[in-house]
Order: sequence, then C-alpha cells, then structure tokens
Amino acid sequence: MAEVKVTMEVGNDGVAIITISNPPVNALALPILAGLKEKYTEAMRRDDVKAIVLTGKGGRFSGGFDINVFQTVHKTGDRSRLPDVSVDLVCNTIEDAKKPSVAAVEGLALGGGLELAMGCHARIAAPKAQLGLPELTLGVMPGFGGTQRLPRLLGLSKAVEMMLLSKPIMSEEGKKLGLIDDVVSSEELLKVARKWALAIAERRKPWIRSLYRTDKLGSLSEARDILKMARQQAKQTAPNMPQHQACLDVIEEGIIHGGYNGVLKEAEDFKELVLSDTSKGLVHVFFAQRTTSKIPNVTDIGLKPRPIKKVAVIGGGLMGSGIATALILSNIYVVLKEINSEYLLKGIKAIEANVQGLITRKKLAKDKGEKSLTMLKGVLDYSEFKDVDMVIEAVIENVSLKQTIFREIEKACPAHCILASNTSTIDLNIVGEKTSSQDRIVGAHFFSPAHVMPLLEIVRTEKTSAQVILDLMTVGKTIKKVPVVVGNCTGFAVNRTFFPYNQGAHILVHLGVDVFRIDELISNFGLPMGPFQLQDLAGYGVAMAVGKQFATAFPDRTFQSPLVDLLIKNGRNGKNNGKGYYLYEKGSKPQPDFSVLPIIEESRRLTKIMPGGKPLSVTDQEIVEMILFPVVNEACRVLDEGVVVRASDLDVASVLGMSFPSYRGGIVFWADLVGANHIYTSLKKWSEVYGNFYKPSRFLEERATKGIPLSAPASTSSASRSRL
Ligand SMILES: C[C@H](O)CC(=O)SCCNC(=O)CCNC(=O)[C@H](O)C(C)(C)COP(=O)(O)OP(=O)(O)OC[C@H]1O[C@@H](n2cnc3c(N)ncnc32)[C@H](O)[C@@H]1OP(=O)(O)O
Repeated sequence: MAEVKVTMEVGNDGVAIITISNPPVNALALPILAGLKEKYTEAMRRDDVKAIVLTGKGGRFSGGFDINVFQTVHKTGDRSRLPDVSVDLVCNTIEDAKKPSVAAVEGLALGGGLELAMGCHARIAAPKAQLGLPELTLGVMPGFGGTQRLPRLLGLSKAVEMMLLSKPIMSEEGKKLGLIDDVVSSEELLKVARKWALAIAERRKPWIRSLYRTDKLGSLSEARDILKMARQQAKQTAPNMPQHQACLDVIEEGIIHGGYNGVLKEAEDFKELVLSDTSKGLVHVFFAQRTTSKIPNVTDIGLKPRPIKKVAVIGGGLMGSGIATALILSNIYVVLKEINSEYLLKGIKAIEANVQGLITRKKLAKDKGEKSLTMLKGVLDYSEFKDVDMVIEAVIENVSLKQTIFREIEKACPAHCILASNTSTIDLNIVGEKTSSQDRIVGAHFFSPAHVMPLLEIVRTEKTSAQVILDLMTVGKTIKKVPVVVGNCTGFAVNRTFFPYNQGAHILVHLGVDVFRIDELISNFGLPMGPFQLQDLAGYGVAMAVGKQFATAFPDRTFQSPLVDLLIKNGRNGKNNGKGYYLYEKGSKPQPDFSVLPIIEESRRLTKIMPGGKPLSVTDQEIVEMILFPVVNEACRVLDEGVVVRASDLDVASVLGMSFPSYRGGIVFWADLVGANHIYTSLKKWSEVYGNFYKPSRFLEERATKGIPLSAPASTSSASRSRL
C-alpha cells in the first residue's frame, strides 16, 4: 500500500518543495494535515529555506479533506475528530508565515485542496486542472477558509455560483478570473512555481494574503443584492438542505466583519453542518456510489475487462435510441437494427434529436455531437453482427419475440459476444431459454431517457459469467453510467422496490385523500414530483403494463386500482394528450385539473375501501409514511432475497433510478434514520385496518424486533439468504 505522507525537499535555490502524497487523490487525511504542519514548521525554522512550493504527488494536487473523517464523525457523533485546519494551518502556518508559499497545482484541487492553495500567496497551475469547492454536495460547506478566500480572489458572484452549484472551473478560466496566477505546462510547473516563490520572497512579485483582499468584493449593497438573489435561488433549488443558506450566511459575515471573522464563523458552522442528517445522507451516497463497483467474485478475482468496441442495438424505439445515443457519445461504434426502413429512419432521427437536444442545452459541444453521429450505422439484417462485441436488445416486452431474437443473435454474433437485454420485467432465464449461451446472457436495464439517466442495472442470472458482468460494468462506466449489479426478479432492484410507491398512493386516494395533496407532500419530501404527476409523465400504458406484471408476481400485496382505466375511458392519457391528473399546456407548468375529481369519485365508489364509507383523516406526515414505508418494506424483501449485493447498492439505485433525494441517503439509509421499529409498528397497525398491502415483511419484523439496522449485512440476520 502506498504511503500516506508529506515530504519536503529543499533545493539549492532555497525553495522547499512540500509534497502531499496520499493516492489516489491526495485526500487531506489527518496524518497529511499533521505532516503539513510539521514540514511547514521545519521550513520556517531552517535558514536555508527562503520560500515554499506546495504540491501534490502523482499529477493531482488534492481532492480535499478526507471524507472518511466525516463518516467517522457521523458514526461516533464526536466532532472533536475534526481538526483545526482553517485557523491553525491555513491562516497561521501558511498565509501569515514569514516565508511565502506558492501552490503548484496539477490535475485537481478540490475542496480543502483548493482551500490550501488559496492560503498560499500565489497559484501556478498546469493546463486543464480542475478547481472547485464541491463541499455543498456533501452537506457541508467549505471549512478551510474557502467561503472567504474564493470571493476575494474571484469576485463574489462567480464564487457564490461555484460554491452553490459545486461547479468546478478549469485552470485556464481560473487564470482569466484571477484565481490562478499562471498556467504553464506540467513539465514546467515546479520550475515556474519555484521561481515565483523566490520572486515573492525577494519582493519582485507581490506577497498577497487573499483573506485580506477586498478589491474584488464590490460595495456592501452590491454584495447584499448578490447574496439575496442567491438565497432565493437556493430556497427553490435546495429547499430541504441547510448547507446552502449556512454557506451564504458565512460569506456575508466575512463581507461585513472582515475575512478573519468570516473564517471563524465558517469553522464553527462547518462543524455544525457535519452532524446534519443531510451530510450523513450525502456522504453515505458518495461512498455507496463508489462501492457499487466492488462485486465479490467478479471484480476481485483478477479478471480484466475485454475491450468493447462495437455494439449492436436491436430496436430503435425510445429505449433503443437512448441507449445507442449513450454509446456513440462515448465513442463506441453502434449498429442499430430495425425491422424495416421506416422504423430504422425513425430510430436514427430519434438519436439525432437526442444529440441535438444535448447540444441545444449546452451539455455537449457541437463538433463532438456531430462526430458521435459518425459512429452510428443503421441496418436491417444481421450481416454487421459478425464482429460485434455486445448486443443490447431493446424491443417491446414480448417473450416470444425476445426468445426468437436471442436465438438469432446467438447464431449471428461471434462466440465472445455479450448478449444483453434491456427488458425491465421479463425473466432473463426465459429470454435466453432457447439458446445454449446462458453464460453470456445478461440484463442491461437502462432508465428512460437512457442517454440522460445515470443508472444502469446489470441483471445477472445464476449462469451469467463473471467476465460478462465485468465487461458490462466497464462499458457502463465508459458511457458515464453508474452500474449496479442486481439479481434476476420481477422489476429487478429499483422497479421492484418502488412498485408499492404507486400502489400506496392509489390506496390513499381510494381511502379519500386528495391526489394533489399527495403529490405536493411527496415533492416537499424531495422527490422531483409526486406519484400522480409521474404517472402522467410516464404514460398510462406503462402504468397498466407494469401494474399487471406486479399483480401477477405479487398478488398478495397488489391493490387493483380501476382509476387509470377510468381515466383512459374518459379520454385522458396523461402528458401524452395534455390531460391527466394535470393539464399540460406548452410553455406553462402542469396545472392540477380539478375536473378529474368526479372520475376519482367514481373509482372510489367502485373499490369501496373507505372504512365506514368515510374519507380517511390523516396528517401530512402519515401520508408520506403510508406511501414510503411500503417501499421500505419491499426494499427489505429485496435485501432478504439477496437481489442486491449490499443495502447501499439499493440506496444508490433509488437515488439514481427513482430520484429519491440523495440528501436523505437513499431508501434504506433513510429508513434506518427513521428507525426500523417505527416503520414496522406503523405498517403493522395499517395492515390490521387496511389489509395485506401493508403487512410487514419477515426481514423488517426481525430487524425491528431485534434492533438491527436494515442496512446491516445479511449475516447479521438469521432470516437472510443470498441469491447472488
Ligand atoms: C474542509 C473542507 O472544505 C471539506 C472538504 O474538502 S470535503 C471534500 C471535498 N472534495 C470533494 O468533494 C471531492 C470528492 N472526490 C471526487 O469528487 C472524486 O473522487 C475525484 C474528482 C477527486 C476523483 O474522481 P475519480 O478519479 O473518478 O476517482 P473516484 O473513484 O471518485 O475516487 C478514487 C478513490 O478516492 C476516494 N476519494 C476521492 N476523494 C476523496 C476524499 N476527498 N476523501 C477521501 N477519499 C476520497 C474515493 O472514495 C475512491 O476510493 P475507492 O477507490 O476506495 O473507492
């Protein structure tokens, strides 16, 4: 294991090079921070040191404070584990030192890394180094003086934007804006930084302590206007998170009472935020997302991913065209197959529109978009399949059609070719039943729109080979998805876990609760929209088809709601025809359509589930719980059956596949914060009144009664059995 250390080398020119070494990102772990203090103290003491260059080993300056320390604080609740870096190291030891420091930045300087660099008296960077303060994405704010120094170096407006949006800039832009003093090649970086440091020591260049600058802050009233606007924006974009407003308060403190007072308030408020539930959730998701790439018996057995250069996509509909778009955007050659030239042309046009949409939204450079389209070829037969490395079938959900296709591609493709299906509901064992290539068959379940949504569920059967899983994981990462490996069951991990989400909402409506109240409460909870608006958006056909699949798979806990059928009969088709629970008009936000209420009444009359015929009287909190606790209950079954490798994979999948709020840490993490016992007792109570849909699962019952967190590994619970 590489050593975690800080080294110092003093050259004949009197410049000490202090180097941070903690691969892979030079995170500022506690020993690194102690090492920096030690080396700086030594550099100040030594007469042969005139100036200092601070840098990072291995082409990266630093990825910031060690996020593992946050996790330790979250587990122990002990904030004293957070070191005093801001005042002791950055202000007193680096910025106020009697010898100047220059940061030599390569690769990236993020969070605490950039904050150290800003404590230096100048910054020289290599081209394309990434500079940013992404702390808000971890539920905290910059805590090593960044809230004060960034506005003083860049101007308030840009600094606020970078912090609130956690948006990094490149060194070239940094130079234009004043954050970086010079951009030089990697080879020259240390040489130029040394000279710069000496020039400061000899007063040939200015000795600037950025905390004390005010020239870029503008007038107090201008600053107040910028902060006011930022506060309003943050209220809308991050309503349930405390760190945005806290960060703006701290910036304001520094503007009114001076940078040093800002630093003091920052240090205090930073520690408060570390213990917030928001930070717990976001830090959990940070690590959980990286853990998804560790699959026992796949990624730890010495296999190497095989190159996937050419992929065939079968079906140019919504999913197929989205998948093909994602592939070509990452320079993977795609053969798109359709059954006739009309459908093929439609598919190609859809891909072109996807690419154009990204260009229009400035998510993709025009030349890159145009180049990606040259990676696409449309075909009507299998002749191009002879040298493909992978096929992704994305045709309609029809078992016999899929079986035929798999039999055909088994013949048309080379023996190494991965045979993947994008099915979201059909058992993969059945899809591949008529082939003798079960080890090459795997699910590649994308979420719509596939070129935008970040999750890729990789569905393995008992026979899928480790090599195939590894290859698909690698392709997933290449096309910038987060692959989560799951087992083969109806709905896989995400749709299976969230099937009670819709069901719960429909039960509540039939118990007399208002649809729009439900939607509002769920979006206040943090999902992008409520279940009824989502149904409008996804289309009622999807709701009906998926509903049937789950009703067949889990008849004991399915509520047969007649509502969608009634809506269709009344000429409503959701967003598709502009009329659903909401009214959709071009250019305006969806508006609740109260003329839907008589249809809902009719549906209630048909089901007659209100106890005593009276509408249910419930609190807002109960509504959210009656929708989300059944989801937790299903998540428990998914964990119990070993559909996911670990609970945190389901957290990541829920965040990336269902847009469950990341600041709540994902579905299982959130459930553990709420408490398994409360969830269990609530479900039990409701199941006695409203039936089986709410009945707690065996896994939930056992964990709640024994006081074991739902996220604890399977071995913790005697009830658990693994399928994977
Ligand atoms: C007081 C201060 O203001 C507070 C802070 O500084 S908070 C930290 C602020 N910094 C950040 O948020 C940056 C977080 N890191 C990242 O965004 C990305 O890791 C990166 C852009 C630096 C590198 O990305 P990439 O090359 O894709 O590598 P990635 O897989 O993410 O990370 C590599 C490993 O480094 C770890 N790592 C990355 N940044 C880390 C950090 N700041 N602390 C601890 N570990 C870190 C990852 O967990 C991962 O570990 P693993 O291999 O065991 O899973």
